[in-house]
Amino acid sequence: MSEASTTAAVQVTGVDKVFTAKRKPSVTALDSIDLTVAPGEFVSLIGPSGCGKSTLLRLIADLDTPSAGTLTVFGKTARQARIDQEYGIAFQQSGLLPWRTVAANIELPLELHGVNSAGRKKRSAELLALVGLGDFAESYPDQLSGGMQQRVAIARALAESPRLLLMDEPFGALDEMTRERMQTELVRITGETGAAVVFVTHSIPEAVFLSNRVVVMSPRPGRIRDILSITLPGTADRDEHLREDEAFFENVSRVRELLHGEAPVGIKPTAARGVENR
Ligand SMILES: Nc1ncnc2c1ncn2[C@@H]1O[C@H](COP(=O)(O)OP(=O)(O)OP(=O)(O)O)[C@@H](O)[C@H]1O
Repeated sequence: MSEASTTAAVQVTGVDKVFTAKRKPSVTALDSIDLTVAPGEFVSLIGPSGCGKSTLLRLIADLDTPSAGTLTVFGKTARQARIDQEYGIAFQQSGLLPWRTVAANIELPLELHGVNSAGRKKRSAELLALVGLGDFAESYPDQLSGGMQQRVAIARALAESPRLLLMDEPFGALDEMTRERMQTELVRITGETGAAVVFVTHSIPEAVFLSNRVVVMSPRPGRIRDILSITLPGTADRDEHLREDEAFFENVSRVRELLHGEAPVGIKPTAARGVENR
């Protein structure tokens, strides 16, 4: 393998995923997926429900294994990358432990890997400042709003300074205003940490606002229909004003056209396939 290919944050080559179960037809969730994510790059996966977005993310996270093809994270097998803590994960449900304080939740991965108490406290204080929750270290998750809980989950995912974040609709359960604020924060946080991100979403504007590239997938079997480079300022330079910018709307239209490209005339694909179209 060449040096260049081993340095990709994520390299997916010819990956298939077929689910089989007794007395049921097999499901080809992913078919011939090729995708390279560069270090520091923000890549979103978008597509209709059931096209395999979460499955692809789970394969990268080593929560499941491909039926065919190869998958590496910073040049390592997905399993080795998991063992080496190469990535942090955040899902739609924050997954915080209700009986632990905010700081103790963030410190959990560090605790599990033997970091001493002083080191853990220092790191959780840094992360709480990063996500704007410096005053909430001793609060419990149920004392926080959904957006704040999600910020804690992101802080926890960043605890061990991963070079890669894997995020599956982390803002999906939030109201629209909070969601937009969280997107702006995530752009800032990833700018500061330099982490690459693979981000699953149903929202076209969210994918455009956050990403360097948007991967548009099609269902049954799940394939990559197209990969679109977003023609906007670098992600670190994006702020609220961008949402009103003509260039932003142009990019949203480009993704929408790709996503709905194969829709039969007269049928509203958004309603049929559960893809947001805001
Ligand atoms: N453990 C499993 N066993 C059997 N089939 C599965 C399993 N996990 C996923 N699938 C099937 O694989 C396909 C892709 O599912 P996946 O959850 O990856 O889609 P998705 O694009 O993330 O969908 P959504 O947007 O609704 O979350 C679907 O047809 C789903 O039913």
